[in-house]
Amino acid sequence: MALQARRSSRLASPWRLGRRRLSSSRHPHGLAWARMPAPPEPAPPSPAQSTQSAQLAQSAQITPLAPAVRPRAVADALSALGTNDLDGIGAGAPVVELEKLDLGADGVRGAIERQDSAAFARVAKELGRSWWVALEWGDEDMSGPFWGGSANTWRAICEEGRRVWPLMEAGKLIRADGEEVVGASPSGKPRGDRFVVGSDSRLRDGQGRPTCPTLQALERALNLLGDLLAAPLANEPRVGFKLVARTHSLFACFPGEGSEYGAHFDGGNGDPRKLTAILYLNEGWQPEDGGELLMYDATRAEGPCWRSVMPRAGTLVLFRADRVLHKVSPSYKMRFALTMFFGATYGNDHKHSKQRNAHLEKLRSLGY
Ligand SMILES: O=C(O)CCC(=O)C(=O)O
Ligand SMILES: [Fe+2]
Repeated sequence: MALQARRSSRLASPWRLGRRRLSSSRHPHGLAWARMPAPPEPAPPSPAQSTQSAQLAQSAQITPLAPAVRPRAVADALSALGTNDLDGIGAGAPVVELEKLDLGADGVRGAIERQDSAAFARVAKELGRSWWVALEWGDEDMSGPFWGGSANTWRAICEEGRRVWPLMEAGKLIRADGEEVVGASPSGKPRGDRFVVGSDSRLRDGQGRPTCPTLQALERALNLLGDLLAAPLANEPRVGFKLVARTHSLFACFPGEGSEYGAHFDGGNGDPRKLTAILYLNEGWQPEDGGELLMYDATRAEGPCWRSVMPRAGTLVLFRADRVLHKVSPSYKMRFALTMFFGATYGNDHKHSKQRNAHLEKLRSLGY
């Protein structure tokens, strides 16, 4: 089933990205949404599982929700934050490095190859608990027939990145007032990344063969990651949404010289993105190179903080696109990443809107 943008009321959010285009299933960056294969039927709940989780697993099969169900309160809370406030949120809050969830020596890549449902259930659980998770990719040799990539994945992908840099374009946002902003964050702060979409025909030769084989192999890996996460996410009581669509990959680069991206949400308020996956590709990245992903955590017991992730080769981060306010700190070296966005339908929108409202209330109580 194709992802449908929900047609809902008069939302005036700074993060709404061109509802008109989304409803015709186009992403404002020009990304097409691709249908995902139906995930395997979720395993029947064991007797030990609660009735609630059984209900969720069942309701996650029923899609899409009627537009009328969309919680107005969430939209109102988001709108109230205002465009210019976003980069003021969390000023002075400490930065706390996000620890990785250990999936074992062969990492995410091994879990994909083994179709390790227990590993993906752990990832889904972590996403239910804290809305983000960082993982280690594992072995970088992807030269075998399964992936058709390179032996030195990180070196090869950055070489491909430097080669296709001239094809990369500045990111666009369509603001709530309808204005298209190129190379700017929602607050107006400069947005320094450029990207090319993995499916771009300019990344193929005259015979249709990919000219960036490492990029293609990693895009395939992210596709599979989404397929394998769909059922565990639908079954995880604190997530309960079902991935139904994905974008092509965005091969993105911050060229250095202090390029950054201000605070924003990837999804929500008419933008159907629910989950963001970013694989970082940079070998030997050092703290002084900057370019950290910073995710705002308003719910930490000791007080709000920014959870940080360094864009080191083989670090994969997943986060809830419509809930996690995030930004990229100024980057002083060329910084490559491969990003994929997933759309989903909720089986239990009402419950989650309450959680999300609590998060936003916290932001507002901090004066934003
Ligand atoms: O590259 C990153 O760390 C994040 C980029 C980002 O936030 C985005 O593309 O929406
Ligand atoms: Fe983002």
